[in-house]
Amino acid sequence: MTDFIAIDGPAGSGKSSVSKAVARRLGFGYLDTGSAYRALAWHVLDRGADTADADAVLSAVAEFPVRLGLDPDDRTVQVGDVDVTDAIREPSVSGAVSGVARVPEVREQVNRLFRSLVADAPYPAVVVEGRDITTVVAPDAPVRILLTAAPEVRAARRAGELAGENAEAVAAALHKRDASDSAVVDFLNAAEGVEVVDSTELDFTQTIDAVLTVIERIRGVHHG
Ligand SMILES: Nc1ncnc2c1ncn2[C@@H]1O[C@H](COP(=O)(O)OP(=O)(O)O)[C@@H](O)[C@H]1O
Ligand SMILES: Nc1ccn([C@@H]2O[C@H](COP(=O)(O)OP(=O)(O)O)[C@@H](O)[C@H]2O)c(=O)n1
Repeated sequence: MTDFIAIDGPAGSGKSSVSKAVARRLGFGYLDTGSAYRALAWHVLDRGADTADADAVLSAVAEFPVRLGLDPDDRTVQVGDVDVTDAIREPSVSGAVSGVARVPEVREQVNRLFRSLVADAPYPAVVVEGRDITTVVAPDAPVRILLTAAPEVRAARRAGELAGENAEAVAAALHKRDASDSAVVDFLNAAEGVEVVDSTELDFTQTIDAVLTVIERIRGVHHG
């Protein structure tokens, strides 16, 4: 059985970049669950529908041929034959994604996909990151981590990635998305048994090491 290494946290806390680096280091797979929600939001918008309309979202998810891989060095996401890897990071998709994520049937469908991808994975473990992995998708995972950072630090990191976008607008959009998302699942407080890694005062390498240390302690593997 492939193990889940479950990592949750708010936007810009470092989940994707840190999880990917940890997976590479340990020879594990990597699953970015947010990319499935983003791909669905892209799909709804591509159909000319409104992501705030739950019925439109439900009809889009009924025909949602998403393709996600587990290779930490390949973050390609496809919907049917369309490569949406870059399009799903656009502010228009970020602004719409919370609408699809709050529909319970959507969550159930993508969670089934995540569990089957991990079950069939050609890796001893998969680092799975998102918002509800430690609590809903894999509450029995041997390793469960909440990766946090202060809101202003997260906003600055995300603004640094979106060069050309106005930093204040990026921060406002990120906080708005966190507020909508946290009404659906709680990823700001650690559930019982979940380890907190706060990266506010840590640089990228120190954050990777902090996560590796938690995994090492629980799984007894050593990263040297
Ligand atoms: N501890 C850290 N210190 C500085 N920058 C970081 C740290 N962790 C992540 N980053 C950077 O912050 C940005 C946001 O990280 P990302 O992994 O996309 O977060 P999330 O997936 O939680 O939204 C990326 O550019 C990443 O390289
Ligand atoms: N497990 C998850 C992962 C993402 N999501 C949703 O998907 C969106 C995009 O997630 P993401 O992880 O790509 O976002 P960032 O943290 O990278 O900005 C979030 O804003 C949530 O609305 C979710 O509801 N549950």
